[in-house]
Amino acid sequence: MDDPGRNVDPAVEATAADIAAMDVRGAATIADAAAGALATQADRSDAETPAAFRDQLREAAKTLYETRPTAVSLPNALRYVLRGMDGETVAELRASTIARAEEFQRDLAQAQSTLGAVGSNRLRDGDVVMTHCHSTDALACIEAALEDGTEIEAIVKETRPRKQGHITARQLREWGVPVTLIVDSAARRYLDRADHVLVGADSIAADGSVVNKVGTSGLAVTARERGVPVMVAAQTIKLHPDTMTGHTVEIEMRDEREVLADDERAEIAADDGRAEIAADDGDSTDDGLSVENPAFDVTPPRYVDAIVTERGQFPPESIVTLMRELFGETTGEPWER
Ligand SMILES: O=P(O)(O)OC[C@H]1O[C@H](OP(=O)(O)O)[C@H](O)[C@@H]1O
Repeated sequence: MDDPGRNVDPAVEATAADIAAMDVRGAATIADAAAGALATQADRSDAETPAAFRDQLREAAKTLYETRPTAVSLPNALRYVLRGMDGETVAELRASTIARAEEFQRDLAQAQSTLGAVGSNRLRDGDVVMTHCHSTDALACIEAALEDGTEIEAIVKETRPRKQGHITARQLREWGVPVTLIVDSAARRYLDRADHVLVGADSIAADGSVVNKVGTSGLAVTARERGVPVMVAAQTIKLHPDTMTGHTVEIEMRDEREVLADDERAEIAADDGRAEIAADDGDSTDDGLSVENPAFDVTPPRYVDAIVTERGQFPPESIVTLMRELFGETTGEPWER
């Protein structure tokens, strides 16, 4: 804890850095890591008073919260753990926080396996499933179907720019599922062979909109045109409570170098000489070329056939009922009680 202003354990800083760099990624995995980091903070806290302990945990939560803005599983996890921080002494606070974080991690794993069993009921023997990105919730549905003896094939979208489709393909091959890997722009052509589109979610809004990896909305619209049902696998920790009070979900904009490396940019921007002029000005970014890299997009509920959760399957328009039941009407920042 070198920085007295921050007062956060280095292990928490390291987890936050891993989430920001996407070395730890995927909404459920991020939530699990964040809960684990709060437990570590509690375990290693050098606070001498209950107030100092609570401050440290809130600071740790803020550090983790500031990493990525779109997956609501992160603030939902932080809020859940901090609400379990209870006791009159530092020792009691420490024990309750660690127990709450461990409970959260257990429930998360259990929810995913329950969700998988629900989702697997939608899959029939011989079905072909098209996937986008890498979602552990979506894969849980396939895993449960395979465990029931259902044969599944997969068409896996590569998912530019970070190619999380490769992670999906590797997992499916480990399970013995035949995989056809395609570039994202080939999706419409291959939907003719698909029986389902199966994706995960980073956040689900109160109106049933699904916020997921960029490219999901285009895929869903095309799937509707082709008559292929779209199934979203999302534990209830992906439900975004703030959207019940009119807030929108922030879409993360990531570094343009994920799309265009510096050497590629130099080749494109060199032509009209503006890059050199800009370089002379000392402003290397003013080369007349802008790159945008949104990590997520929003799929309207009318393109989604079912949201599969550990509480059962829902039409997207009715998800708000579940959201109210689980979160009530209002929430604050994760570190507010
Ligand atoms: O929680 P699970 O289902 O594992 O993943 C949910 C979603 O998280 C991922 O985001 P990123 O790769 O972290 O940007 C994808 O968008 C994926 O659909």
